[in-house]
Amino acid sequence: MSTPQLVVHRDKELMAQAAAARLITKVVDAQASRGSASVVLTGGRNGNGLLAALAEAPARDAVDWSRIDLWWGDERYLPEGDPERNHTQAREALLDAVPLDPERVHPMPASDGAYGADVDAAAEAYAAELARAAGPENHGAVPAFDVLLLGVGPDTHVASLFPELPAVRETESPVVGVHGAPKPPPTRVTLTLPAIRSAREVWLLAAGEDKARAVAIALSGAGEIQAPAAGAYGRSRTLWLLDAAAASQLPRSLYPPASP
Ligand SMILES: O=C1O[C@H](COP(=O)(O)O)[C@@H](O)[C@H](O)[C@H]1O
Repeated sequence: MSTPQLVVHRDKELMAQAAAARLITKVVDAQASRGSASVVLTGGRNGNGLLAALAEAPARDAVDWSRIDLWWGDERYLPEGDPERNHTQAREALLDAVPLDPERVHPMPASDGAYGADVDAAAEAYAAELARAAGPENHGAVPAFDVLLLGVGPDTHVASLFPELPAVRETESPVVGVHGAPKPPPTRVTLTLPAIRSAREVWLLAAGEDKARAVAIALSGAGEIQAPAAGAYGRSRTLWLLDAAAASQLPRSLYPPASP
């Protein structure tokens, strides 16, 4: 488990731009040292803000987009192309504008696909896809993700791991179906905490005053069942990327030096 590091930016625009620059550097470094990079995308306002900032960054051309594997941390279980799907939103923000290898883009299943209404079967299928991509050198049944992005919800949820729901208690499967999520839509697919923790780096994104309480709770010793964001960490790094509003309720002792 890596100890959380916090970086606080002036506002959400700067946070998105700085996170995008950080991600470009991380991907370029991974491609230089291992030949390719593996990134897990998040949905939500901050995740899409990062992707939109990346689309605008001139340095995006430093990335070899054909040598990147893209996975998702969660998905809203809706028909393909639905505007509320995280995959659709990521395509609009960035993915349609860069020359990805379609074989290396791994969206979670849609509700009008092979598994129909059976979200648990859809989750199993995604777990199988992850297992096929995991090499023997990887820890467990998922590939060694270089960076796993998570937007933090105002209720401390990350991916589709909501407080107290069964998915956040899952210790075996890397992917599960979610029924009855408090945020619409109620049916979702999500990576579990063990899968999230297998990533080399986990970056949690939170901007805006509506996230301030969640950030303070998750970083002040809350349990992961009550505050799922508290249980999200990477093997070598856990980075909380915040704006000043989201950091505003942090205890002074946690507030990083040299912050706005
Ligand atoms: O529904 C979701 O919400 C969270 C957070 O979204 P935000 O808009 O409050 O930033 C996101 O992390 C998750 O991927 C998504 O499915």
